[in-house]
Amino acid sequence: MSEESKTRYRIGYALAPKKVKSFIQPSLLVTIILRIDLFPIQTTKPLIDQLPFDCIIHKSPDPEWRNQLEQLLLQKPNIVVIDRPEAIERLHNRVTMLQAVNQLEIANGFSIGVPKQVSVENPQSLIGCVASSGLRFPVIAKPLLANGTACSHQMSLVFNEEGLRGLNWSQPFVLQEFVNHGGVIFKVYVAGQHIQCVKRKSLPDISEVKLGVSENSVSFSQISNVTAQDQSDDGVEKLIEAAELPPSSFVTEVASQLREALKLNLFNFDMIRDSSVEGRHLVIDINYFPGYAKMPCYETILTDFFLDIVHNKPSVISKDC
Ligand SMILES: O=P(O)(O)O[C@@H]1[C@@H](OP(=O)(O)O)[C@H](OP(=O)(O)O)[C@H](O)[C@H](OP(=O)(O)O)[C@H]1OP(=O)(O)O
Ligand SMILES: Nc1ncnc2c1ncn2[C@@H]1O[C@H](COP(=O)(O)OP(=O)(O)O)[C@@H](O)[C@H]1O
Ligand SMILES: [Mg+2]
Ligand SMILES: [Mg+2]
Repeated sequence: MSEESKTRYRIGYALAPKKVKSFIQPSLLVTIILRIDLFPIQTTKPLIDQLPFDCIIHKSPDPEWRNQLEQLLLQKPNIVVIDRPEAIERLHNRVTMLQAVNQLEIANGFSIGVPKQVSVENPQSLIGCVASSGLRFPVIAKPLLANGTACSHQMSLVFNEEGLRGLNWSQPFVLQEFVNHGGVIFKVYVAGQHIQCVKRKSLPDISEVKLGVSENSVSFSQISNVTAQDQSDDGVEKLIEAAELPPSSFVTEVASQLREALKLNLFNFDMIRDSSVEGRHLVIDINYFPGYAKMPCYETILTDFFLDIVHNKPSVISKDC
């Protein structure tokens, strides 16, 4: 029997309880039910005993999970796991996550890159580090580790050397140049070959005047994690509405090349338009298995993606990471 003519498929998922709640919504189950059954994997029990699955999807904070998965991949190298643990691992570090962006080759008058950034292992070595690394204030201090904890989203916008001195962080972090971009970010969701770009709230632009009179630093966390409809601030809502999305051909090109370079199927990336260089866009963050339910038409997009996987469509990246 060919994979296409098989009527039902089993997909196993290993997700944190919060993720199960946000991702496996009744509206997804209704859409998926005709062809696919979704089964929770018990990360505390041997994975091998819970087979068979046509595919496994996962984002589990359980440290035992990665071991389990690697064992299974050794014993059954042909099992379809979306995505490979070593490919996901690259996104847990804010330096390695952005390395792939510099390999992308985009034509047609647009360009893609990342903001200048430097990694700081030891906060003692901070002073003078901005000037010596060629960075310019303001900068954003971001925890190096992007492992899904609340801490890993805790950031500081630093306006001057005094602000750097006040940082007092004990963990390694990166200092990334803040780039004016009109106060709106583009979040590009990728599920295999399916791509959706949405607009979200961001930090407002900082003028030279504001830089001169501002406080030394400001802390913030998950600024973009509010949809346009939820915005209580009318001005922000209007700003988001007025912002023009980048051309879809450009977004598709960046997303497809990034998917190949990262060898991942399920991720999103945050992209900003550099206000000072025509056509220049910068990727500032890449997240594994993000909050897909906030993406328009998530139910049909994810169902189509799961069907691509179980039908063994070559467009799905599943091996040779
Ligand atoms: O929970 P949500 O829906 O806000 O999704 C979070 C993402 O929001 P987004 O879809 O980009 O708006 C969020 O994206 P940002 O880092 O805020 O850009 C992360 O992907 C987050 O996962 P983690 O904490 O980094 O492991 C995601 O959290 P988890 O659901 O994976 O815990
Ligand atoms: N280099 C930058 N220039 C301007 N704004 C930025 C930059 N980096 C991050 N931001 C803003 O800070 C927010 C959080 O940073 P991000 O790297 O996406 O962290 P997180 O992983 O917590 O989402 C972004 O959504 C954007 O609004
Ligand atoms: Mg982000
Ligand atoms: Mg992130």
